[in-house]
Amino acid sequence: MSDPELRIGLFGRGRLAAAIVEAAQSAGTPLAWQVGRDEVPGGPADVAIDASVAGAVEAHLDWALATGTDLVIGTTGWSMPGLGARVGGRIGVLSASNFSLAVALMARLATVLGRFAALDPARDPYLFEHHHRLKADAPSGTAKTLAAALLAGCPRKTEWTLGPAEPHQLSVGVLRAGAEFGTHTVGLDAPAEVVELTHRARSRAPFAEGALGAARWLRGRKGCFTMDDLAREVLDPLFNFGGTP
Ligand SMILES: NC(=O)C1=CN([C@@H]2O[C@H](COP(=O)(O)OP(=O)(O)OC[C@H]3O[C@@H](n4cnc5c(N)ncnc54)[C@H](O)[C@@H]3O)[C@@H](O)[C@H]2O)C=CC1
Ligand SMILES: O=C(O)C1=N[C@H](C(=O)O)C[C@H](O)C1
Repeated sequence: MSDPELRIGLFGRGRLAAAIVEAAQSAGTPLAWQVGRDEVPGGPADVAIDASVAGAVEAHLDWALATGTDLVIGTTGWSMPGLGARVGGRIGVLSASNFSLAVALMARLATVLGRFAALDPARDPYLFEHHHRLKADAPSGTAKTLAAALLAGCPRKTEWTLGPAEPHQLSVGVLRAGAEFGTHTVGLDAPAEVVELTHRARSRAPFAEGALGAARWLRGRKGCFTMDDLAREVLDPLFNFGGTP
């Protein structure tokens, strides 16, 4: 659904940003402005989307707070302790390592897979991701989100690690090659069987369309949010299997 009244600004001029520009044009709602490194936003916006680099996110948050602009952060590889206190109720901030609704679903299923692994120590969970060779961060932000979701369901696993894992660790595999838009697999290896769930993006369209959807959703909300907050309304009913309330 498009909202011609919503003015969206965009930080970034790279691959994701180009897909967002294209998606906005296709929806008939061109962006209010777009800036890259060392450029200054050329006017007001209701919501800005950050699709830049990890090192620029804090400055973009400062700008959003100073101008009272809501901010959707799609950039990965950054961390900001105290983000919630800093934002308070001043603006809305939605951080998403992945704007695809299907990945929000996968995060929930990763927790269920973790719970299933927790029932039997012979069920060994793992995570794997593949991205294009130019991606700056590893593991991907999505892999970290999925790892956290899986760990939340499996108490004997307390952290993730790249490559070989101790018994308390979740092994995460990373591949950087070619032009892959983003593939993530959560899996479980048991003595007699294997379970795998894979999300594979066929283009950057799901990220771009999800970013615009996140901007629309965030408008008028104050505080810090994630894709799970946005997805709740759609996903919660899918996890209702009947029975007593
Ligand atoms: N949340 C999601 O669904 C997705 C997130 N991403 C993330 O988005 C980020 C960007 O990815 P790509 O577009 O592939 O990278 P890219 O390298 O193609 O683009 C990065 C852009 O940021 C610009 N930039 C650098 N400093 C800046 C500054 N201070 N202000 C504004 N722009 C600045 C660069 O000039 C470049 O245009 C990455 O962190 C990536 O992981 C990518 C795809 C989907
Ligand atoms: O850099 C990318 O391309 C992507 N980055 C995001 C991530 O780090 O998870 C999302 C998607 O996988 C594509």
